Amino acid sequence: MIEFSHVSKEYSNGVKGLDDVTLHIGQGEFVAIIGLSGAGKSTLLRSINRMHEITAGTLQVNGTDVASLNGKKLRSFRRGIGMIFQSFHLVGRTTVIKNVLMSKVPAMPFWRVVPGIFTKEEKIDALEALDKVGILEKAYMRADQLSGGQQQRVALARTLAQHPEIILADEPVAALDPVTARQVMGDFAKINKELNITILLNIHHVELALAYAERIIGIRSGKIVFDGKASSVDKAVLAGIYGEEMPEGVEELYEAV
Ligand SMILES: Nc1ncnc2c1ncn2[C@@H]1O[C@H](COP(=O)(O)OP(=O)(O)OP(=O)(O)O)[C@@H](O)[C@H]1O
Repeated sequence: MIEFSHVSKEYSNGVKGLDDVTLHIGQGEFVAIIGLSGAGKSTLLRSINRMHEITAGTLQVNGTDVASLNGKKLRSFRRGIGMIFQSFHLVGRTTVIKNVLMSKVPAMPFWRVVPGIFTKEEKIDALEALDKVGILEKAYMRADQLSGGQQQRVALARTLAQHPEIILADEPVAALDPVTARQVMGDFAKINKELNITILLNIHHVELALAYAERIIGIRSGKIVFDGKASSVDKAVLAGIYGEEMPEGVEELYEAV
C-alpha cells in the first residue's frame, strides 16, 4: 500500500514538483499517471522509492515512513520496488540473462559478486522471469542485439527477478514504436494481473493509459486534478488535466462518443 498524505516537494530552485498530494494506492493496482511535461509525474513516481526527497507531508509504503529510511534499510526497501526507465538501462555488451542476473547483485555476498558467481536457483529464477515476458529464447543473446521492445522486456524481466511488490515505470514506452508500445503495456497488464504487483507508470500516450491501466491519476502543476477509473475519463477530464495543450490523438479518441 502506498500512502501520500499532504506531500509536497519543493526543489532547491523553489519549483514545486508536488503540491499537497494525498493519495492511497492499494496492493495490485495498475495506475497510469498522466499530465503535461513538467506537471510532476516523475517527481511523484520517484518520491516513492526516495530517488527524490519530499519536503513536506508523509509518504508511507506498506506502513514504512519512506523518509525515515537510511543506509541498509533504505537499500533493502528499494529492493522491494522495481524501477523501469524509458532508456532500458541495460548493459548492451553482455548477455540478456546476465542483465537479468544483475538484479541479484545487491543481495549477494561480495565474494560472489566479483567473479560473478550465480547459483543454479538464481539462474532458473532469471530464466523464469524472461519466460514471463516471452523472451526466454533470447537469454544467451547480447542485449544490444535486441529490438527496443525486447530490451524493455529484458528490463522488465530484470525487475521481476527482484521479486518486487511494486514496479515504478517512468515513461516505459516513450522510446518505442506504437505496436511495440502496446505489447509492452500488455506485458505490464499481464504481470499486474498474474503476480498482483502494484504498477505505477508515467505515460504521455493517453490512449495507452486508458486502454491498459485501471486507474488514472491526472497531475497538473504538482497537484492531483483527477483520480479515478480509466473508464470514467472523458474529454472534460482530459481538458482539466491538459488545459489548452491536449495531446495528439485525443480528438480521435472521443470522436465516436
Ligand atoms: N532536479 C530538479 N531541480 C529543479 N527543478 C526540477 C528538478 N526536477 C524537476 N524539476 C521541476 O519540477 C517540475 C516537475 O518535473 P517532473 O520531471 O516531475 O515533471 P514530469 O511531469 O515528469 O515531466 P516530463 O513529462 O517532461 O518528464 C518541473 O517544473 C521541473 O522543471
